[in-house]
Amino acid sequence: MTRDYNLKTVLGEDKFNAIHKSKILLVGAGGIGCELLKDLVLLGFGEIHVVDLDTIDLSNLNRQFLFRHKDIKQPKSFIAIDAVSKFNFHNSKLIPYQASIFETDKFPLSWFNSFDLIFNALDNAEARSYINKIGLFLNKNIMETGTTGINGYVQATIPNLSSCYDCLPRETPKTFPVCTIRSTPSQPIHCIHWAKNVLFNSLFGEDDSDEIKLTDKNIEQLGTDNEEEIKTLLAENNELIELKNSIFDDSFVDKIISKIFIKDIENLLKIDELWKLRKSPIPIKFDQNVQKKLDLITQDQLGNGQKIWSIEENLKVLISSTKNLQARYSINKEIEFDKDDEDTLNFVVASANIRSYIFHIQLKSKFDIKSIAGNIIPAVATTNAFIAGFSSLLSLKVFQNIDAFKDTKSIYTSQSKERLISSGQLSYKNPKCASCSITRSFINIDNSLTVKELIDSLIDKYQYEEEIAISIGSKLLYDIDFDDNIDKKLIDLGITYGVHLSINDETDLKNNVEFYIELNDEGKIQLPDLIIPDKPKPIVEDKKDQNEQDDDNVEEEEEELIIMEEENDDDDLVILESISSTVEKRKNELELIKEDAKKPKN
Ligand SMILES: Nc1ncnc2c1ncn2[C@@H]1O[C@H](COP(=O)(O)OP(=O)(O)OP(=O)(O)O)[C@@H](O)[C@H]1O
Ligand SMILES: [Zn+2]
Repeated sequence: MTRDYNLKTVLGEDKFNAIHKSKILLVGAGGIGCELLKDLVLLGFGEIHVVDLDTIDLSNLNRQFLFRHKDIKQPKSFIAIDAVSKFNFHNSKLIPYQASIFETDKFPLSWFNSFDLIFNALDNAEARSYINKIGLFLNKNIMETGTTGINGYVQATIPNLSSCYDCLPRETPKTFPVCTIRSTPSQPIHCIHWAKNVLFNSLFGEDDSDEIKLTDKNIEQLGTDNEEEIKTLLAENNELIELKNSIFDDSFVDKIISKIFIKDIENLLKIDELWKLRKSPIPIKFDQNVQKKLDLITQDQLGNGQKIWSIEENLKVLISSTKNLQARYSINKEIEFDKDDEDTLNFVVASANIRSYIFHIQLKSKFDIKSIAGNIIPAVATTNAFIAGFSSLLSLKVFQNIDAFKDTKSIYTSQSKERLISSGQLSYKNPKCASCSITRSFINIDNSLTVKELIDSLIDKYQYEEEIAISIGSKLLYDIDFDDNIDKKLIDLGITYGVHLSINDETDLKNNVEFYIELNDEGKIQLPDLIIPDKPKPIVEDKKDQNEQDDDNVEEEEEELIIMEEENDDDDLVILESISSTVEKRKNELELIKEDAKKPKN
């Protein structure tokens, strides 16, 4: 029996051969990428290109199973390919690149176009969104994946049909009202945030960060209208800036303690209003007796990071880490917080805990504060393995399938009590999505030509009225009221290979278009034959009717989902669970899209 026998039996001879002849791209060779590469090689994809910009770190080894200790500092993509070569039973051609996927000279549009399918195994929204747009420019399917701890997802994007990576708004990092952070913390996270973003940055970091630039011009950011509190916070902030001026003094750390943990707290206590319903803070004591206790604390006593330090132990660590940071500051000037930099971490842990102590908040271990301050959710190898497995299996349904939208599912893993894995039909694209609601194509231009020559060609080719605007991202290059650049060369405005150039019809008749710029040096502007659809008209309907109608749609979708799940009982992908949370998720997605659709248009 050959090695191909089982695969041929499962996939069928035709699909097996098609896969064997195909060429695919894997972006990212980290946690998900290592698992996925192993799966893709075992499935026998013909040619697999792997791009990763990074080298291997010690901290990768616990889950990026293709790497060994000897590989530290080596490029991930090369080592990953080396490792899977040992079980490359179907003789896939394996090609590694150590580069960022944004590098347009290495990865031009034509290069992306040569792949049958793209797999994302990335860890950041920017790169995912970039690949998403490439898929939309080229009408190429993308298998998108992501994990955080035990939560993970696989979602295929079928361009211009299913929802794309940018269709749903992404979660923004959690923020806290400035007054909670600065005067009335009530949770450990408030004190950790303060220690890292306010105190550490004011004393050692970049002093133009928004969080420490409190002036009477931006007091509305404080989130309080208590005049006394505002006055106190502004004074406190100015003193903090002054404190930094004594960074080279021997008494610097004493000044920190007496200002931050005593005087500032005494000032806050004077604002009665704040403490009517809250337990008032208690400034720490820092005298000879305390100092004597600190002298007795040994390094061993501080433990390995799991121990919750006493107030004296926190003070001891604050003093020693401040002294180290002072010495480093004299050489480096700015110091950035880094969870793996012991001095910066110790300073933040100790000052956060001392503040917690003052405000009667639970103290935390160094290990816990490191996770919170470094925004770390530990990666779970099993989630990566699950998600990579599903991505490779689902790709078989997406690959060369014109009904991929209908035949494919999204898969989620979560910590739900009922079930760990759930699935749902792909959702339709969001008609308001800034990435997939517009028309996309590519143009080939000589960028030594002028803006005027480009505008004239566009108007002529696509029958625009005179009023069009061109921009790159949020940077406007030209519109009828802003023609300063009209005679400038395109190259001088940053129009180079790979730039995404937006064309907006200011008369609002034609849909917006985004062009991927390709270059020639023959003085030509080559515009594709493109029928630019009309801009969708805003639907003005009775609000109540619209809401009722939308609710009906959600119910219909739920019913449809239930039917699909039942019909798929004998599917080759068996999902062991009920469907309530998927429906909930889909319902949330639809709610978000509905909310967005209700927003007034420009
Ligand atoms: N623009 C990019 N081009 C190429 N590869 C990228 C790009 N952005 C991120 N990556 C790669 O995607 C991979 C994502 O893997 P993963 O989420 O496991 O991150 P990691 O950096 O390996 O781990 P951790 O962040 O937990 O230390 C990384 O190897 C990273 O180098
Ligand atoms: Zn979209």
